Order: sequence, then C-alpha cells, then structure tokens
Amino acid sequence: MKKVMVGMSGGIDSSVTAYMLKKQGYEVEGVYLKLHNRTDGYHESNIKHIQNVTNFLGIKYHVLDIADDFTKEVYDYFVNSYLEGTTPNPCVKCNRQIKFGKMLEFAKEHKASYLATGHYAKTDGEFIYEAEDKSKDQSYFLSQVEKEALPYMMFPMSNYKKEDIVKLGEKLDNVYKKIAQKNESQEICFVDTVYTDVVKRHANIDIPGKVLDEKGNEIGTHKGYMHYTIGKRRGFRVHGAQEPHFVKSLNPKNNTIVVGKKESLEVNSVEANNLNMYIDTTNFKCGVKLRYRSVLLPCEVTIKNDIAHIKLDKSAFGVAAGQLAVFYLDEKVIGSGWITKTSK
Ligand SMILES: Nc1ncnc2c1ncn2[C@@H]1O[C@H](COP(=O)(O)OP(=O)(O)OP(=O)(O)O)[C@@H](O)[C@H]1O
Repeated sequence: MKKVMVGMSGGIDSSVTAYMLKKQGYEVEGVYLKLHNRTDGYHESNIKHIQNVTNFLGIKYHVLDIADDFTKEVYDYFVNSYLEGTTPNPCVKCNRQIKFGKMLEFAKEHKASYLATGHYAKTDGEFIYEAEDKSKDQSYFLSQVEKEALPYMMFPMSNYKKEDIVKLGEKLDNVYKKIAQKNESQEICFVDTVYTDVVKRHANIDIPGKVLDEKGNEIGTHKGYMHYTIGKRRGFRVHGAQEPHFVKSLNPKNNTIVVGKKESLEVNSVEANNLNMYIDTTNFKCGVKLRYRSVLLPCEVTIKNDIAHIKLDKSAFGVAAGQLAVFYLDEKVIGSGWITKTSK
C-alpha cells in the first residue's frame, strides 16, 4: 500500500483530501505546518480540527514547526517587497520553498510516495494544469514549484467544485460539518485585514511625499509610498486633475510616486527573471497571466541569459514589478518568472 502524506491545515479542502485518499486505499498520514509564531490559539484550534479528522479516519498526524523558515522565506520577503516598492506574492514563495520544499522533504523522510494538498489545480506528474473549478484555480500560485517536485504531488480537489467539497464534507460526519461551517481562510494566511497593517509593524508607512507626473513635475501629494501598488487610482491627491490618474511607479529612495493617465500605464513588453520552466524551448508563443485572476494574454516569449522577454500581442495595464508572469498553453502551465521590468 503506497503512503501519501497530506498537508492538513484544519480546513475543509485538506480534510476532505485525507478522506478521499483513505477511501482510495492509500496509507494516509497528515502533517500540520506551524507557519507562524502565533500564541493566540490559532494553531491549537487548527490542530484540534486535525485531531478530530484524523481520529475519525483512523490515521496518524504530525505537527511540523517551520515558523523560522516561513519567516525567512515568505514573511520577510513580503515586508521587504513593500519597502522596496514592489508587489509581492507570498503564496508563490510559500508553495515553492515551504509546502513543496520543506513539507515535501518531510513527506519523503517519512517514506511517503506522494504529498497531497487541497489545492485547486491538476497535475500529471510532469506539468501543472488549471483546476476544473476555474473560480478556485490555484495553478498560478503553484507555477514556481520545482519540476523535480511534480511527480510527488497530488491534488484530489482537481476535478471538483468547492461547493461540492463543502457538501461532501457536511454529509460525512459532524467533525467535518464543523470544519465546513468555519469561515473560509483569508487570501494570505498572515494578513488578517490589509497588507499595510502587517507592513506598519516594521516601518513607518505614513511619511507623506510628492506625487510626480511622468516628466518629474510635482503635481500632488501622497500619504507614504507603501500605501500604493501599480495601477492604483485612489488615496493620493493630484492638484486640479480632471481625469483619473493611476500609479505608474513607486520610488522608495525619495518617497515619490509617479502617476499618469490610463494610456500611460499601457505595457507591451515585460521582462521576468528567476524563471522556473517546465519546458526546454527558449522561444515560444503562449498565453501569459501577469497577475492572478487575469485573462490569458497571447504573447511571444524569448528566453536569453535566464531572462524571459515577453512581447504581448495586445497591451496590458497595471503590470507590477514583483508579480509573477505565468506562461500557459491552454490550461497547462509551462513555466513562470518574476516580473522585473515593463515597457511600452
Ligand atoms: N498550515 C498548513 N499545514 C499543512 N498544510 C497546509 C497548511 N496550510 C495549507 N496547507 C495545504 O495547502 C493547501 C492549500 O492551502 P490554502 O491556504 O490555499 O487552502 P484552503 O483553501 O484554505 O484549504 P483548506 O480548506 O484545506 O484550508 C491546503 O488545502 C493544505 O493541503
């Protein structure tokens, strides 16, 4: 009987994942990652749910304290990105370094043949694909996971809709019912409210500065550059503006932000580095997502010296350095890279 380690968060998706795999005849064990140094009962409450589920299923579970790695690889990167004026994507880092890095190592150490999670995505061991439930699809966030990890990954949610998983859970047992009726977890696990609440624990984000136009003229004021991301159109003042202005770039060095009218945010080419490619081709046509929940933008990609040069067929707006460019052939993820530069 093959062993599967299931990453269990105490939420409904991973709890149903464990049930499904047990039913399919695998030897199942669960692992809960303590990602944060929280002392407010957060871990205890999650672990209680996991205890109930694993008791019900008659399986073992482990708790792995990984808070130091998480702080270094994910949390610090998140805060530093805002300090540097870029827009981070912590879930992408977490999936690569923590869930399919450290948690996969743990699964292998425990002689598991696979690591399963409740992510909404598909994999055939060679590639990652969009999930059946497009509204929940997480393939974008998984696209930096190393190619070597793919043969170990299992996503039992791949063909289900979230609502079906909730219904299934509610029918299974009271233990599951309680979990299904919990609030859905927030988008970023360590951001309870808005990102600025996290960043302000580490820096003074409220230092007002100048708003500049594209020629460098002072045209208004803002409340601190870390309050803004590329494409944002509110929260700053432009003297005498008739038309809406959008944030075009952030300059942490002199605490200025550059704004422009919508057309000036038009981008036709994008550069990305730290590539993670699942194919070997260095010149290809594909669809690209330049942020989560964007539609696929047709483009041509040329990779030179480990940098992807992305030429968009049609312009895109509000593309932010620090976000991930994910390359797709229809539903198949063929690689991704971190956006460093954009131009018209
Ligand atoms: N602290 C954790 N420990 C172990 N595995 C985790 C943890 N957090 C998330 N995972 C795994 O990663 C998957 C995706 O996490 P994410 O936070 O995106 O999901 P979710 O929709 O909240 O899932 P769930 O309903 O299982 O909580 C989870 O389903 C679970 O398998």
